[in-house]
Amino acid sequence: MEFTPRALEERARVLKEQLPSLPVSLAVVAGSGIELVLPEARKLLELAYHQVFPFPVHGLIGHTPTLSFWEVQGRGVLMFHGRFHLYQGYSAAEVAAIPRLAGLLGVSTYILTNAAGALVPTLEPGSLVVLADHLNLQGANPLVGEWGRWREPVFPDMTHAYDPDLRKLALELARQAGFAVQEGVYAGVLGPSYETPAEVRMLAQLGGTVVGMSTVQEVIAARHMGLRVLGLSLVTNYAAGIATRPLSHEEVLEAGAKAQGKLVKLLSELTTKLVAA
Ligand SMILES: O=P(O)(O)O[C@H]1O[C@H](CO)[C@@H](O)[C@H]1O
Ligand SMILES: Nc1nc2[nH]cnc2c(=O)[nH]1
Repeated sequence: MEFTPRALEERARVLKEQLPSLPVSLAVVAGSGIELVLPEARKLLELAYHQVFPFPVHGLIGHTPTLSFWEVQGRGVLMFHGRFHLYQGYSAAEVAAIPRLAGLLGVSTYILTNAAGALVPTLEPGSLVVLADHLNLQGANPLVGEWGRWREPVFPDMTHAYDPDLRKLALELARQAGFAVQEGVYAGVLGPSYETPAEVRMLAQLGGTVVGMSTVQEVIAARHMGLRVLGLSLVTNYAAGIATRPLSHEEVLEAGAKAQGKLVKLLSELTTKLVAA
């Protein structure tokens, strides 16, 4: 059955009745190998993705696909543990379901994290990149067809896709914590094969800083919903040709798990600041 805006709206209505009755302001999405928690907050609820999304959920590698609900200073924070990728066979509309659902549940700020490969040799694995922009090289857009007509604007502006104030705040907090961090451009490719070395050189020449197979569809849909977006890439590896050994998803998951403490700390501080604002 086709996944329609009506189906998502109906699911959001049902979820609103199930979720604790706190105003939600923030949603966070965890990337590959990244287990996110909010150490200073209370987790009030956890739902499996098949209870959350009105389409069949299958095979999310490196994720326990759940939505958790946290209380921070009397407000709700949604955490999506796992995302949908085009290369898994999900449609662009399904990939974009996370930010759209978050928006329907009342969220105004959407923070996404991802595991990504470094396109430049100066960006070491383990470091963080605050996304300033992206290249959508996935040959898809979540606004094609009826989802684009679902709400205004039909032609969303993407000049400030990644919110300038949130970028500044994230950079400041990461630097204060002593993390290696810089701003960069996310090159979003389809996957699931990793790049060839020639493709990595091309992506770097196009202006990419990191490369991954997610993020761009979500960001387009989030902006269409009017959400403020912050994107954080955890560099898990050097991209092909810069790396001295072959790439594997296991390595990505391992590196994600090793460095996730940084994201947990940064997100915890960001959440406290944003919820209080
Ligand atoms: O972007 P996330 O979901 O963090 O995952 C990244 O890691 C996987 C490849 O190892 C791809 O899915 C890529 O996009
Ligand atoms: N496409 C792509 N996705 C990734 N996710 C984590 N590392 C990589 C990478 O090197 N390339």
